[in-house]
Amino acid sequence: MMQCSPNCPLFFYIGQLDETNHRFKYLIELHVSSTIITTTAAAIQHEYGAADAGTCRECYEEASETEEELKREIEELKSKVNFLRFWSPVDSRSHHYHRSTTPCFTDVLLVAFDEDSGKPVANSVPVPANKAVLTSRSPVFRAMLETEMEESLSGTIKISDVSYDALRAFVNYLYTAEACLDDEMACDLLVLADKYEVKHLKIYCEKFLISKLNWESSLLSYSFAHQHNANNLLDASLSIILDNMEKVSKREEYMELVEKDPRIVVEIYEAYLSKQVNTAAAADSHEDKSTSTSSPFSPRRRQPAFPPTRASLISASMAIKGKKSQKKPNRKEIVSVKSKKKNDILSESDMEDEELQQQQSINSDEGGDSGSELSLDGDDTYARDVLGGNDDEVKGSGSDSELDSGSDSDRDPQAESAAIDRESAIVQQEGQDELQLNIKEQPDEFRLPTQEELEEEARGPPDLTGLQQRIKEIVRILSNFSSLRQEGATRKQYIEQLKLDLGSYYGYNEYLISSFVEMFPPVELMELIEAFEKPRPITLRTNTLKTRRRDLAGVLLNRGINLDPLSKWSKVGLVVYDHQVPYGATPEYMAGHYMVQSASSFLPVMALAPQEKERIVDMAASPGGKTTYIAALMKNTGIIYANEMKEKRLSKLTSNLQRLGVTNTVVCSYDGKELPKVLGHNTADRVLLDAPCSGTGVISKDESVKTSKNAIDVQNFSRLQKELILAAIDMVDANSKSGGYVVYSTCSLMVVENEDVIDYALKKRDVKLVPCGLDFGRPGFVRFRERRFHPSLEKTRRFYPHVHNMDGFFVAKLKKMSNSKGVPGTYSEVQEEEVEEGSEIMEEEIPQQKQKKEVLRKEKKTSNDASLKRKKQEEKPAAFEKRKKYKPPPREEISKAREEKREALREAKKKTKSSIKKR
Ligand SMILES: C[S@@+](CC[C@H](N)C(=O)[O-])C[C@H]1O[C@@H](n2cnc3c(N)ncnc32)[C@H](O)[C@@H]1O
Repeated sequence: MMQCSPNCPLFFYIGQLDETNHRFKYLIELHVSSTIITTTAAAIQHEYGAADAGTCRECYEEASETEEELKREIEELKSKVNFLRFWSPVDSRSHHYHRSTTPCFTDVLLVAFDEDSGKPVANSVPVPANKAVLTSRSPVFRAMLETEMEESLSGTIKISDVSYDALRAFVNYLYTAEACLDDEMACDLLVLADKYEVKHLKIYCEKFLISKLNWESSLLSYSFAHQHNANNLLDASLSIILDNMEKVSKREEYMELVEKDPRIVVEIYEAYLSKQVNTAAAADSHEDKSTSTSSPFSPRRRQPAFPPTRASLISASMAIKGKKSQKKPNRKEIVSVKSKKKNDILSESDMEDEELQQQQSINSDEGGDSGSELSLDGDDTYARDVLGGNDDEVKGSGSDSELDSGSDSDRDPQAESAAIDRESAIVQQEGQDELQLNIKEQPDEFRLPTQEELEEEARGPPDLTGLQQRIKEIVRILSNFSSLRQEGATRKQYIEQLKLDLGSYYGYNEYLISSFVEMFPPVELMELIEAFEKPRPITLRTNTLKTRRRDLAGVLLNRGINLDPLSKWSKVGLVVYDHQVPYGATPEYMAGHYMVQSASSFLPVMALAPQEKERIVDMAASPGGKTTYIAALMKNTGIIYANEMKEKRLSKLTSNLQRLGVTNTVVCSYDGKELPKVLGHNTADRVLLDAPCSGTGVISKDESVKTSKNAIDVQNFSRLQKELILAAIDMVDANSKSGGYVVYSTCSLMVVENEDVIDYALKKRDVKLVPCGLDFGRPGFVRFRERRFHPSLEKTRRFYPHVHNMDGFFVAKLKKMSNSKGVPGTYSEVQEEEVEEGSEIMEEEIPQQKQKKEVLRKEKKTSNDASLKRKKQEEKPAAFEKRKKYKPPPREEISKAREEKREALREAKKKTKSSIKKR
């Protein structure tokens, strides 16, 4: 049976519906309404034109059917359509009228139910459906219908808070995986999708709503998303809110939200603050590089466009306390805002929801003024904000009293009962107490713990909340050190404390945390570490030797694996959102239609860009994710040597090659360093060296790395990698017509395993770096602390979990320039001048590290001197030109400047001494 993609208008899928319940052996799913199918089916009978055939033609061609077979199939299809029309829920209104006269195979009714009246929604009729379909689409329906619940006994499911049209559209979606959306329908269906856990529909609606988002609707969308756990919509709305905070905070809905759902306001504000801090930190690190003293992010400049006043926060805090069962804005409100009919919002929601109406009136009576105060107070200085404020300000600020007096004076004594007064007084008191408590608990000025305090801490169990708070504070201070630091405290002290705290809180060893601290500014460091705490998205790579991505996606979606194309940069990747079946055990997986493979590991193969009929070596191949991708790109032509040194890892490699139908690969097992002897020098068109490494980019997958890798391990990996890369280069034929490339990659973030290895190869062989052909990723380091690498290292690419939402990865692509071994003519040496200053956040180094580096430095200097001498004789004029560009100031100048400084110091000392003597 032909099986088309879900995008295909003729899509239908025949499969076993419910393995546990064999009432229906097969279910024919109509992808579109029966009318459309009939029309399409008729259209199919004509000759396929290039313009209108589209997917059907491809599906048709793929199935390699003859015209006769197709016609027969169309006839069959037509008869199925006629058959299905009898019971199609899509046509339920007319179906309902004929219900008594036509056969009906449905076994459950869905009723749009009005909870208030206890009756079905006016002008609605029950929508018939099949239990089997509902249970296969929704775990909630499954629970209802497969257990002895009222719904399964009565065969009727009452669905409240839904319009009849939305219910029909919902059922239609369950059958066809299609929905025709407008703003309102998207909201309605999202509510239902959330309630009945139809995840793909929810994502679909979210995508639609996100596409319609604008700053005016962002707040209500955010609130709506909150209510219905729509995380994608939530993120998108929040991002728009944050970009338009000033305008958004002046909107009526904002004021209402402060009253109705202050938690949301607090959440938005927290996100806003965090964004401010991040922006400031980024700007600070940029600023630090210049000598300017006036920072645009001094506390004054950092004042947010919309600082919530103490009054608003107290009001929010009290509202949180006092909130009973206030309803959040509903979908109708969002729709109204989208149509920019602000006035309609209230009336519509008022009409719709009495409870909300009452609540709003109470709120406007009690807190109306606080709402307007909030906007007036928008001009308050940041010092009045909760972050910059102090106890005195809290007590003395007019906000509290204004709030109270404002609300009192506005109250209508007739309207409020004494009970409400009492309750409100208690709530206010509680709110104030809580605020005071919080203020007392949080000292205004952060100070580093003393040695005694640290010892005391070490005696007790770890105080995670305290640690977290201290980490935040240190990061904040380091991001604007000159303004925020504690008097007399050095940056090094903060860094040392930060390392200790990060180590204890996140469980890293000292070496690893120090390495990351050296690599990233504080705010980014936190982002990286936090990103390591979360898993990366699950990604699949379509095996194009066996299937096409859209076909695979269609099949997997039908199996309950929610997915989407991975990204613009990959034509074969899919990202899995969630799955009701194990994605590593589907029939398609077994049949080798895809590989479960992290997004980052696509990149080296894309950089390698293997061509058909080439001779390619994959030096470290198991488990074969990259080998099988190379084979697919080569369409199983040419030859791949897939090498894996460790014997016990060979079976995984071979079984993957077999599963994915790879036939152009020879598996071998040698130490990669020996491979040139085995496979020959200058014989391969391309070599991939996906090197064994410390794995410091994949901590989210393997937490043990946090503690298991130390400086010695990393140095050992670096040594091995350097040997392997030379072997890789030696195998490549510089005269290859199509290739001559080596791609080097690691899943490590360590500079010694990445830039250092490439720099070494550039010095040892006649190779040059070329662009990786990946239009994203950060350039590799050209300088790192005291190290200086060849300027072309900027062509390498670094990928980070917190930036690219994929595992940490490094990719470099080298072109072999000549087959002559030995010293390259193209390496333009950049002197590895020692730098006086440390990294941005390290002022001084711990003695141990200093010592180690001193040894390394000496070693390096000796080898560099020798290699420099050699290269000086060989360098071509062009390379010399380049070198000039990057040359630091001459040593003479530096020593002269130093000498002058020393002289000045001596003079100053002399003067001081003589003045002391005089006294
Ligand atoms: C990063 S993994 C390779 C992953 C693989 N390229 C993939 O995409 O599925 C590195 C592999 O190198 C192997 N290996 C370690 N030392 C080696 C050596 N000296 N020569 C060749 N392979 C080695 C390890 O056993 C490991 O399987």
